[in-house]
Amino acid sequence: MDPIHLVFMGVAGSGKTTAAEGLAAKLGWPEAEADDFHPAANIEKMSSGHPLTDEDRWPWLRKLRAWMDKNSEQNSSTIVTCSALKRSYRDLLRNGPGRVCFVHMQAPAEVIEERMAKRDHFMRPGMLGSQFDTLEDLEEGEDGFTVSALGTKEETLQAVEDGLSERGLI
Ligand SMILES: Nc1ncnc2c1ncn2[C@@H]1O[C@H](COP(=O)(O)OP(=O)(O)O)[C@@H](O)[C@H]1O
Ligand SMILES: O=C(O)[C@H](O)[C@@H](O)[C@H](O)[C@H](O)COP(=O)(O)O
Repeated sequence: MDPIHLVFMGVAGSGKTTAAEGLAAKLGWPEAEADDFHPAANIEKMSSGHPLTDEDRWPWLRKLRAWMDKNSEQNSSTIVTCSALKRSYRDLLRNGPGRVCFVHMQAPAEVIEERMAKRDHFMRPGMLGSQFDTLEDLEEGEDGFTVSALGTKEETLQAVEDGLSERGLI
């Protein structure tokens, strides 16, 4: 079987990392956190409250896709955490060997804002507006599905697993 790359997408604070880590612990697939692929300049920009532009994002996304390619070459499936807010960003991540399935983590802005306020992260709640403005939901024909991250972490992980097993991916 072709390797599968499961990409947890969604706005900052939507629960991507939490669900991805939970799933990686169960499946044992290598995991990449897109935050770790940013150059220092991007982190500084976001930390100072400025959203990234497409120009900031392209090299970052290409680097992440290169990591997926390397794993595909070794026939290794992966779990990736990346906001992948626009269709064009997802098209870039999809463009390579292996199946790429997106899991869109969704919750209302108020819930995410509250969760973000409690965590220590360079993306402060003030960035959420621009994240939602940029977000383009999964479109018809894109490989992927949406999961509500409104429940507990356990319920959310279960919903992810159900979605993946319905699609024969795990
Ligand atoms: N289902 C959930 N219920 C409650 N809190 C959650 C849930 N999922 C994530 N969180 C919390 O919300 C915050 C953001 O989650 P995180 O996984 O870091 O999101 P992202 O990777 O999308 O930025 C973290 O503090 C995390 O512990
Ligand atoms: O998990 C998160 O909190 C987000 O992913 C956050 O780290 C940020 O959104 C991206 O790293 C930057 O890229 P975008 O501005 O495209 O989300």
